[in-house]
Amino acid sequence: MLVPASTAPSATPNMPPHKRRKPDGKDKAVQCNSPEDSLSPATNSQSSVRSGRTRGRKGRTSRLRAERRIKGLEGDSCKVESAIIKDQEYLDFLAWLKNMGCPRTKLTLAEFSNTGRGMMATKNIKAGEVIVQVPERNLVTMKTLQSIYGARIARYDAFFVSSFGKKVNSHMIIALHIALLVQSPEKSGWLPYLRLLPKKFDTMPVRYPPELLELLPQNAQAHVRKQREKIMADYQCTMDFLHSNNDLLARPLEYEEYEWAWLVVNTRCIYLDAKKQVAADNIALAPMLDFLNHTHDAKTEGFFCTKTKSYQIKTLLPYKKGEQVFINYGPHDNCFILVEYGFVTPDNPYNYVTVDNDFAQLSIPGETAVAKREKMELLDMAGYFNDYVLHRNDVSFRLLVGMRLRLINPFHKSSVATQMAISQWHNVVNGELDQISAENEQQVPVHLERLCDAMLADAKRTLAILARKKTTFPVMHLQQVWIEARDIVLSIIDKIQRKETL
Ligand SMILES: C[S@@+](CC[C@H](N)C(=O)[O-])C[C@H]1O[C@@H](n2cnc3c(N)ncnc32)[C@H](O)[C@@H]1O
Repeated sequence: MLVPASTAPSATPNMPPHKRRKPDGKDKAVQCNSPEDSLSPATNSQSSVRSGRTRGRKGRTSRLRAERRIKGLEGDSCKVESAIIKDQEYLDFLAWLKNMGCPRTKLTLAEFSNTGRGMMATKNIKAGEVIVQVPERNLVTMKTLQSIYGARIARYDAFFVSSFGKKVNSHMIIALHIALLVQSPEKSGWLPYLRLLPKKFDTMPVRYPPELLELLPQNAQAHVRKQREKIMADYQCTMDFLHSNNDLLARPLEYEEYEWAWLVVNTRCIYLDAKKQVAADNIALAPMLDFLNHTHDAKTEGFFCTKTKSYQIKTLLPYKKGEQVFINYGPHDNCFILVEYGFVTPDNPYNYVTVDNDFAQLSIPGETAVAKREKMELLDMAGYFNDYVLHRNDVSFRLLVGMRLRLINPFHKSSVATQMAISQWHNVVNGELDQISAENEQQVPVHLERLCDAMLADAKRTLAILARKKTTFPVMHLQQVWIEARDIVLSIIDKIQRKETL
């Protein structure tokens, strides 16, 4: 879901300064002829890897340069290229919007070399201006769908509440609605919008082939598994619903069709109330607004205006004519953005590395298997099991908590000395004590560095595998997240070696 709220600190729209090339390696701005062409959400990383053919056998300088490009760090001299999209499909969409009562905007659809298709300012836009207004009748929400499907949804909702104790989720119903519109596009009245929707979602990890999926960081793999389970569960419920509402279908609804519609909702819907980030009755598909791309430093406000009866986005930053206008989907790291939206952004300040597996696998001298299991149980009971992360400049408190406990050795739960150490550990966790013991505290950075070394080896191994793969957008996205992970780990190792406070 997109959260067009003002979350970002900086006042500069993100215009990463270099080119993307299409996967065929052609070095020119991409002309968008069809939604399929425009579908490949790209980071500015993409050109370089294409053209740079980043391989292990390249020299160090060339490899580092390619990596700098992947991360969006290279070449302030390289301008973002853009091409306005004015094909018949877009003109039909504009006519459709006008018909639906959408006011004209200072935005037009364009293809950008750094992000793929997005919205360009056709005139200068001042800070505080409303950039998009979507009339209520053009929003696809649970409320509007109730007026279309009425009693059908109410009946199913009642069945759902009685069977599962919860209401039908709006993500599932909006996805079904989109899938039904696509089955009979001419009849739907929404054809001009439907024609502009992405044709496929191949850059979404949930669509990755297994050999790429296993190259995602562990936490992202878990995120994808949950997403897949959710899509499958929603498909099952949808099939249940259709069982008694078969007349809605023009043909049987295949899983792939439903998955596509579900991903349309996932990547394009907004929360009407950004403070209430739960889907129930709070999400909406808002044609036109959903062509705005994300950057972490966009500052916007999204709200429903009761006077104009429309959902509006106000930018708090100015834009110059010709620039891409962005919204901010929320304060997310690149792994999250990749799994939820299928792209990554350069210089994302929210990036972090999860080291749960490395923590579990870390061997501590003198720690028996029984002691390790008991410590994990203790961590679980205290609410500190897993979610151990490294940021660029620090490690999470949870990881320090876990490491201090792991470093209580010898550890015999029945012994008085161990019980005393555990009680001191609790006091450190609660902030009543600074350390369990001087020795325990000294050991923390030593073993954190060992953990970082393991993570670093993981990152290097995965990058080496990726460097041997054919360059595609998913491969480049994976390269970027692993380079970022590696660099975060390196910066923590550096801090440890400089004996800085973590
Ligand atoms: C709400 S849509 C935005 C419009 C979309 N680019 C289009 O052409 O229809 C969200 C999708 O846009 C793409 N996207 C958004 N922000 C992006 C960015 N900064 N870089 C690359 N792709 C981006 C991703 O594919 C994402 O799933």
